[in-house]
Amino acid sequence: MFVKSIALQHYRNYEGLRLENLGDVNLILGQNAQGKTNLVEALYVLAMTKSHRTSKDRELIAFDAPDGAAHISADVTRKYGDVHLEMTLSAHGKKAKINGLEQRRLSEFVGSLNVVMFAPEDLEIVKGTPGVRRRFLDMEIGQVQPSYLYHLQQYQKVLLQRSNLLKQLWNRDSGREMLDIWDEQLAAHGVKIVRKRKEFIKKLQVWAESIHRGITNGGEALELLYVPSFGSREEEDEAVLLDNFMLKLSQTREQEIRRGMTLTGPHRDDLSFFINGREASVYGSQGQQRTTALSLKLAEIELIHGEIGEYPVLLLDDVLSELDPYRQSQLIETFQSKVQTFITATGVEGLHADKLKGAVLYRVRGGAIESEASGR
Ligand SMILES: Nc1ncnc2c1ncn2[C@@H]1O[C@H](COP(=O)(O)OP(=O)(O)OP(=O)(O)O)[C@@H](O)[C@H]1O
Repeated sequence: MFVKSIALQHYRNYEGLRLENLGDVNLILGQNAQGKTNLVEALYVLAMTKSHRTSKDRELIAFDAPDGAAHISADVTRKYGDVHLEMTLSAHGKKAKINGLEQRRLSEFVGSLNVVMFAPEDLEIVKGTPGVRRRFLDMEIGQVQPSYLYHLQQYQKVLLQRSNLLKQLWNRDSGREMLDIWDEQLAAHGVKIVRKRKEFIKKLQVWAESIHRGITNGGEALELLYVPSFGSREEEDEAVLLDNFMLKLSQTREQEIRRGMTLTGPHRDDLSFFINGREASVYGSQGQQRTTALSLKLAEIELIHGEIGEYPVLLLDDVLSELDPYRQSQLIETFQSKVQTFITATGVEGLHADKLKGAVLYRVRGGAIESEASGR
């Protein structure tokens, strides 16, 4: 897919911006704090309906937005035709339109534009907390499978109700029958989530393993493993998963009531990465962890292509100049000629100059952008 144009209004430090004739490779250059990340973030928000760096939508609205709202829109060419996507963020929530038609649910809008973002904070997917990895799984599966988002939302609702009930039950006996009802609903949505996550990881593993071998000249075998809070790692049969989940809930019920929280389910699961059989978060060097994150992102590009039949848009925020020349060329070769790419950097130093020939160059200063044809 290809983003032909993008327009922002009162988004972060952009009062108003319209970029037409975007290129296959778009190089966004500017000094610190000028609005480079804000621009690629806006594309990410249009794709995912959420920012990659904050969960607070109000931060995305310009401080002085007159109507208290931020607007993002883009014209996107997809294999089935062109679409005009619009998103409005305000204190009242988010609204999204496809070709002028407002979508009833945001989950139906997700997937209209597909992106893969690679940013410095992605290192946290490898070495950060399980919550970061769960978010990675949820965002990435959600953008290719809308039904995943549905189950996730339902699961979170039930989880909240169930946890509230658990807190009330520690000093009273009545109401336990209600817990049985929540258990069933929790497990029904929970197993769908776990099954889809396992499926996703299996597919991602195939790509990530071979990409990682390529980047490390065959020296490193990367393995992705799902770490479930119930049942076995490999189990994918829904009926068996359901039995496993219900069994674990019954076994831990007293403990859950004592602690007032749900201890089993996809909200407690994790994903781990192994390099040559050793856990990357524990034994991996900073460089190995960075390469693992890069392999994952490149694998995602291929996985999305496999799922939807077209390549997503790649957003490289401040990461290209961080990579050594070999990894840079691996990355550039992956996207060249098939993946539209947006690259942000403070300058051209450290960038693989000849590989970026033909890129459209944008200079960002204080929320304003000038474009120039690149001679690089
Ligand atoms: N809601 C907002 N309203 C107005 N300006 C904002 C808002 N949120 C952030 N900004 C401004 O956006 C600027 C930061 O932009 P951005 O994060 O895109 O920087 P950048 O060009 O990527 O810089 P760096 O190279 O340091 O990463 C800051 O000047 C910040 O004050």
